[in-house]
Amino acid sequence: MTVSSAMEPGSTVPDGRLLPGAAPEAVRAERVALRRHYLMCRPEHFAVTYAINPWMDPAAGADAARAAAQWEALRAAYLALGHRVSLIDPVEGLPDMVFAANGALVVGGRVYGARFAHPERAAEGPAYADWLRRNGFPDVLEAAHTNEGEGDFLVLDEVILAGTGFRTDLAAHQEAQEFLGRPVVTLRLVDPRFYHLDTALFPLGGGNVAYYPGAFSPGSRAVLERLFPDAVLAGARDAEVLGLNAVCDGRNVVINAEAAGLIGTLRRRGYEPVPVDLSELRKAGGGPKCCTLELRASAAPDLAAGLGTGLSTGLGAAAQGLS
Ligand SMILES: CN(C)C(=N)NCCC[C@H](N)C(=O)O
Repeated sequence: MTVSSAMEPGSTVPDGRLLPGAAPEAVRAERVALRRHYLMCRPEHFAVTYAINPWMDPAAGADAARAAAQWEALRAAYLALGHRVSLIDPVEGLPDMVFAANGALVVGGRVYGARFAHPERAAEGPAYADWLRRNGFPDVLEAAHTNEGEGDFLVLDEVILAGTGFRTDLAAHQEAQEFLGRPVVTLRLVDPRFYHLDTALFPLGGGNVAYYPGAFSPGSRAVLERLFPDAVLAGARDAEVLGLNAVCDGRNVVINAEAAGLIGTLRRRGYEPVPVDLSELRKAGGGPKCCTLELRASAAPDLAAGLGTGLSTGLGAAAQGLS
């Protein structure tokens, strides 16, 4: 669970496969980026019209055009990194639908459907489930328990980390474990600003994570220390700009640009930060990860191959811009 230093010669990717086409020497000093498939939703109907988290202020609103430009830049960053991005049509009347991460949890080709805590977002669950059914993911479980998809479930190689305390019910952790056949580790969130697990923690690949300890109960902090003694720890300043709401492909970390301290730490630890500005979407309580649902196919591969030779060299590398 603690692989996190630069990979050694002849290393395998986290699921045990040898990197395709990468010479062992080339692997030594590099972290490994694996090609991902993401689902995103254009913020066509984005607005702050209700308040269901402490970041939202309907009186202040948000600038829809600015949010759209920031979202386009996020999508462009994924494409430039060589990832695949699919799009779901936004639905009028669902201003938070841009936060695709909350729409479902997709692991090994199976879909654990979202059941939202707040009525304002309830219709998003079926909308995402329908899209997934029609686009190669027919095995969808309509959850019996409240859960907000990848907002509160984060997938590592061996386990799924699951948040509870504000949105996702404890019972959903059990339900997801039974359906997906992966061990689910419960973590309790205690600060309402960090109401989803993905506001306080993100997987780095190689079985390691970055997190903000202040968002967790004492018992959950102890669990995190035990599971991830080599974790990247973030401070309050970085957490307060949603710096933990980041997306890592094993090497590149797409992260809010204001999280300067965390960006520096990640760079020192051998990752390649890709800063983005999502300040307008933050007015609804979201960041890069919230806008991004990972689609993990059944057979192979979360990513049959690495990027290019198996190693990404950062923005601009292996840009393929698929669908
Ligand atoms: C960063 N997070 C937590 C996300 N994954 N989603 C953002 C959801 C924002 C929405 N207004 C809400 O409060 O549900």
